Amino acid sequence: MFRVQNGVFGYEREDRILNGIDFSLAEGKILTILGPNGAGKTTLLKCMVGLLKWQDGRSLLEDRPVPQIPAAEFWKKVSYVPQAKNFAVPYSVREMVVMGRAPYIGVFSVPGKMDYEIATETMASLGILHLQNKQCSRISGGELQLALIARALVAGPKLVILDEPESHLDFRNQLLVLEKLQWVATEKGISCVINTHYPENAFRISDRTLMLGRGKRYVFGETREVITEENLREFFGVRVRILPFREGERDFNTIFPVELANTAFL
Ligand SMILES: Nc1ncnc2c1ncn2[C@@H]1O[C@H](COP(=O)(O)OP(=O)(O)OP(=O)(O)O)[C@@H](O)[C@H]1O
Repeated sequence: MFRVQNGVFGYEREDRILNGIDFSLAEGKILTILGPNGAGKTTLLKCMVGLLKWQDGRSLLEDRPVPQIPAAEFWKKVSYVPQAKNFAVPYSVREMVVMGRAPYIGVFSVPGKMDYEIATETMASLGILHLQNKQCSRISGGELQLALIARALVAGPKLVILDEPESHLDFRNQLLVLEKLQWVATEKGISCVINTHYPENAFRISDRTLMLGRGKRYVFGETREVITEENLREFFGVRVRILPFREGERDFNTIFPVELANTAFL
């Protein structure tokens, strides 16, 4: 449903950060993007949705080149969730969530009954309805992240793109946000692209992973083929052990950092 073909980008023309990026994401699947600080993860998200312009190559949504899709139509199908830490608005959770209906509301109009009903339903499905009258500046980081996800969902998107949704959250809230995102993908059939700093989280919820390194290198594929001891050593400069274990019916992986590794690229 979404793909990037030969994506090339650099803030300075001669100094490219992204080179020849190719990947695709099917409906209802989760893609995580991993990589060290400064590798270009946020830049990739911005290029994907057209906030930055690819210098070569293109993004396609449902087989249509993104620049050819009218903005009003595009933002009904794609929602972008920024990092919660940069997000301080003087609104109640309910007002903030209903703003996600903007692509359906005329420039000179205000949200109607139906918009509020959709917002209420979405907050309830994410378990945050009890917060609806609280100010966004007075809720916890985890609650704010769920409110931002609710705001993204009220437009009824086919693709949600999230920039580090579980950063700055405690252990439990990380799990809560990850489980809600899995629910969004599997129950609602919405595809998700998630920037994360946590390989274990990527292992836990993603179908595909794109690991981005400095110096224009990347690997893309099935998560368990991309998150390997070799790739983590090469891309992050850390020697890790990946330790699989089974709990009930489910398989998990612990990724344990053993020591810094010397690599030519870092
Ligand atoms: N507006 C800009 N103009 C010039 N260079 C930029 C701009 N934004 C980012 N960069 C540079 O591009 C590179 C990639 O930045 P980006 O924010 O995409 O990395 P990232 O992988 O998301 O990093 P982090 O994990 O630290 O959030 C960095 O070297 C950064 O300094």
